[in-house]
Amino acid sequence: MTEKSEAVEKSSNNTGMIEEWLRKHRLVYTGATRHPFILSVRDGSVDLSSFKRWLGQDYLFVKACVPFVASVLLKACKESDDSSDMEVILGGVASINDEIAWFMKEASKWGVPLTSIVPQKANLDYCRFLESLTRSDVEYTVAITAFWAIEAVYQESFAHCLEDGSKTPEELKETCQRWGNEGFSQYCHCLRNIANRCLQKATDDVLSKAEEVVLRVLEHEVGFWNMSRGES
Ligand SMILES: Cc1ncc(CNC=O)c(N)n1
Repeated sequence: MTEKSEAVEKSSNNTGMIEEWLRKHRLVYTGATRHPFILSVRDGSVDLSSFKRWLGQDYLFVKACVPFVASVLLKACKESDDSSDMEVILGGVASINDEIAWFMKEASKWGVPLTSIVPQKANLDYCRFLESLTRSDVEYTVAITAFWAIEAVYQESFAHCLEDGSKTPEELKETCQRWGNEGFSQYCHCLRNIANRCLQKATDDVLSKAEEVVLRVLEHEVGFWNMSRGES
């Protein structure tokens, strides 16, 4: 078995803390991954002005993710006992780098002027939350769990728009592919695997902080979709 398929394989056991939380908070999770914005992409009824608003705001969000992901990488260097975490997180850095370039290309395709976008409240709130997680007193376990949740919501949401029976408009399929593709799904599984391993060794105090952070991420994701629909 190759190293990569082994990492994917390891993550397929369904007994970790993350799976337990997903069961416990199923409705909240579904609220973030099956939001009306995503359902409207999936059934083709999405309002293009909403899509463009999402595109511009998400470009700003992804740029704000860079220091957060860098802080997760730094914590992994200092606190992780498994050197393969670094490879997975570096993969995340690479994917954010590609995303920023993709947003610029996509924005020009849709005529969205990226230089004049003003971040809206839900976006600012989410970015401020990310910034709070970069602090050095936030444990690696808490930060990597948040990172998993952030990536998993996009993966699950956009993959849903590509499933059989979806009526996603042709011109939006590339966007859905960006986060809905198999490689991104495997990367999210690797993040979940890392988070589960850390959570297994965590104290009750860190466990409750990590659970709280997952719920906050899900709330911010719902706020972000709402904002994209022009509802905030
Ligand atoms: C609001 C939001 N949440 C998660 C992601 C996916 N992670 C990085 O790209 C994203 N682009 N935007």
